[in-house]
Amino acid sequence: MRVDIISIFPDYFTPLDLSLIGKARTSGLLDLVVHDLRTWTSDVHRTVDDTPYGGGPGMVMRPEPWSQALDAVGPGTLIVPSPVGKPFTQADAHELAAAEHLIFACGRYEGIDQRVIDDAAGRMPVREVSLGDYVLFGGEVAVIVIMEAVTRLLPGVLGNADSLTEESHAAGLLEAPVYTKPASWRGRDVPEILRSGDHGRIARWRRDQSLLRTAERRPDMFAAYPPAQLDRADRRA
Ligand SMILES: COC(=O)c1cc2cc(CO)sc2[nH]1
Repeated sequence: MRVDIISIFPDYFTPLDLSLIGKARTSGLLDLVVHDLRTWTSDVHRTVDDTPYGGGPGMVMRPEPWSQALDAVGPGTLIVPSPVGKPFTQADAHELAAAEHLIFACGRYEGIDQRVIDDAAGRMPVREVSLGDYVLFGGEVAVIVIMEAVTRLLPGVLGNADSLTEESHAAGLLEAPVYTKPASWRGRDVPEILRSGDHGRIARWRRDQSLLRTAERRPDMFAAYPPAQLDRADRRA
C-alpha cells in the first residue's frame, strides 16, 4: 500500500517509523511518504494560510498549495480528518486497508478552503472523516490514529492474524476481559474457568462476557448486532 501524508508539521509523523508500522515500511508492505505542504508554496514566506472570506476568527488554508500538492501525489483515495467528517469506524478501516493508494490531507488553522475538497472530488474519491466529537489543533493526530487502524489490517503486518477476528468491534461486539499470570494478584483471582483447560466452556464464557459488556457499555452496538448471529446459548446469556 502506498500512503502520502501532506502536512505543515511533517515531524508529527515520526511515530510512524516505530513498531509494527515502522516494520511494515522497512519490509515494503507499506510505502509511506510524508510531505511538507510548504514544498508547494512559491512566496518567500512560504505562506499556506490567509484571512477567511466573510470574516471571523483565525485563518484558512489557501487552495493553491493544496491543489499543487494533490496534483503531485495523486490520484488516490483522499482522506481529510475533520470535525465535520463522517464518523470513522472499523468498517471504514477495512475499506481503506483494501485501497491501493491513500492520501491524507492534514488541516490546520480553521481548516482548508472548501474548494480544495470539492475540486479533488472531481478527480479522486474523497472522505472527510471524524474520529469523535471533539476539537484538535489539526488533522495530524487523527491521521496517526487512522494509520494505525488501517495498517494493522494489512496482511503480514500483525504477526498473529487471529487477533483481528477476536478483537473489539471486529465481530460487532466488545471483547471479553483478558488475564495473564499470576493466577492470584492483590487478592484478585483469574476466573477459574480460564484455567480449566475446557476450551468449549472457555469460548462460551468469553462469548457471554462479550455480550454482557457490549449490552452494558455500548447498547448502541448491542442493538445493531444482527440477531441472526446470536445462537440459542447467546439468548440465554
Ligand atoms: C484545523 O483543524 C483540523 O483540520 C482538524 C482535523 C480534525 C479531526 C478531529 C477529530 O475528528 S478534530 C479536527 N480538527
